[in-house]
Amino acid sequence: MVTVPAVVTKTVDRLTAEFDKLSTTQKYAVGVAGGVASLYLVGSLLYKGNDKSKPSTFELTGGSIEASKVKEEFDAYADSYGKNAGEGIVDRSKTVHLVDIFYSLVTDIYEWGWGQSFHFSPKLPNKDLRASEAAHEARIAALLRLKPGMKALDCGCGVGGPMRTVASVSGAHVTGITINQYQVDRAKHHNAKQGVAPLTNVVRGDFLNMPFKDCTFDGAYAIEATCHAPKLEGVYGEIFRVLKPGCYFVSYEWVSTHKYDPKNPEHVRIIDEINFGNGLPEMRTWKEAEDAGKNVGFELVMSLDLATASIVSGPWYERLRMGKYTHAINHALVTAVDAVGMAPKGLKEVHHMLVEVAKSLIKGGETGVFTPMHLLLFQKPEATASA
Ligand SMILES: C=C(CC[C@@H](C)[C@H]1CC[C@H]2C3=CC[C@H]4[C@H](C)[C@@H](O)CC[C@]4(C)[C@H]3CC[C@]12C)C(C)C
Ligand SMILES: C[S@@+](CC[C@H](N)C(=O)[O-])C[C@H]1O[C@@H](n2cnc3c(N)ncnc32)[C@H](O)[C@@H]1O
Repeated sequence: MVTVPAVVTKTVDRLTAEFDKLSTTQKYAVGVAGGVASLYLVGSLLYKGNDKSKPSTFELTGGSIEASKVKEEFDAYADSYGKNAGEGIVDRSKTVHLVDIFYSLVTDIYEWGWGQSFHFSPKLPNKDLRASEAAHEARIAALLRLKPGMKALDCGCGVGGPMRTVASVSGAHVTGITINQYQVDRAKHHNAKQGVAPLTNVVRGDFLNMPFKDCTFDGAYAIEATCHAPKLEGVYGEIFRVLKPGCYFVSYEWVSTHKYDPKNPEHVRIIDEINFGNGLPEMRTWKEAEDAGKNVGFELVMSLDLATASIVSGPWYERLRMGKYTHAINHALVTAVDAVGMAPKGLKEVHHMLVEVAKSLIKGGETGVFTPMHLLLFQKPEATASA
């Protein structure tokens, strides 16, 4: 037998008594409001918007992780972060595996609540979010001077939102690499559906040890992805190896800015929270990122924080700030689906982590201690020993 807690029965009795006191018109209004709220809830659970490829609330999965293992994998992920300030992932040798787990846990939620491009963008005047996002991606094709017949590498390609823009605006062929098999499947599905398959390829692999021959690509880029590497030199060195001499590599890096003070506990806390909610082993400074590129042999062509480069673009974190009520509604939806046993156990906790990290990212943006878009443009010299 199910025992209903006293607090619930008391609340129901009180509400019924209050409802009885209402006039017929008021009762009618309450009925209509209740009906509209229920329709809104059911609609939100099923709604996919214009994008029919996007999962509905009922379709959220744990990516490549079996539904029964989601909770256990999330707990293991959470436990891998140290409790000390500034510690990040304690055992850095496990980073790549943990990042793979992280993306199985979040990929459906990202597509459901954000879209197919897993990055931020400055909001351009008189342009909506999608146009601003596409412009941020198209800048890459321009900086790499891509054109038809060329081969580009998308290092950490997610489900391929940027790859589809870069290939379609430039006509170049783009190969994406991601550590997560579920993302490979999603990216291929979208590429085929959007008619971009002939200009793209997606492979599962570790960007620290890529399955490509030396000097394969005419250009390479990484959008908000190399921050996951246990050591930046590891991934930059691999990109250097697979690029042809004279070609360019551009990255939008997640870094702490010159405003970050490692002695300020509030700054350290914000960065720790960002690391935890985004699968980062640690946060690098913009200077460390510049140096990592130079250390592997690149020449630095441009270094610029796009978050502050323009005084007319809107802040990258505005989309998160505007979405904070949606995040709360989304959490109610995920909680509801979890309660009726239609979401993998543990997905509610993953969603909670994202609700929290959204707040930390906003704090990182408002204080200016963090940027997800420090642009670094590197060139592989024409003549190198390994070329
Ligand atoms: C580059 C990375 C990912 C950047 C962003 C794409 C994601 C960072 C935080 C994510 C989100 C936060 C809140 C979620 C919300 C609670 C949920 O209901 C819907 C999805 C979110 C909006 C989600 C979407 C993607 C992010 C903005 C990292 C990982 C290096
Ligand atoms: C935040 S997502 C960005 C995805 C994509 N660049 C975009 O903007 O939509 C980071 C990506 O880096 C990939 N990644 C992280 N570590 C990786 C590794 N060691 N090898 C390959 N891909 C990795 C993740 O799988 C994910 O696809």
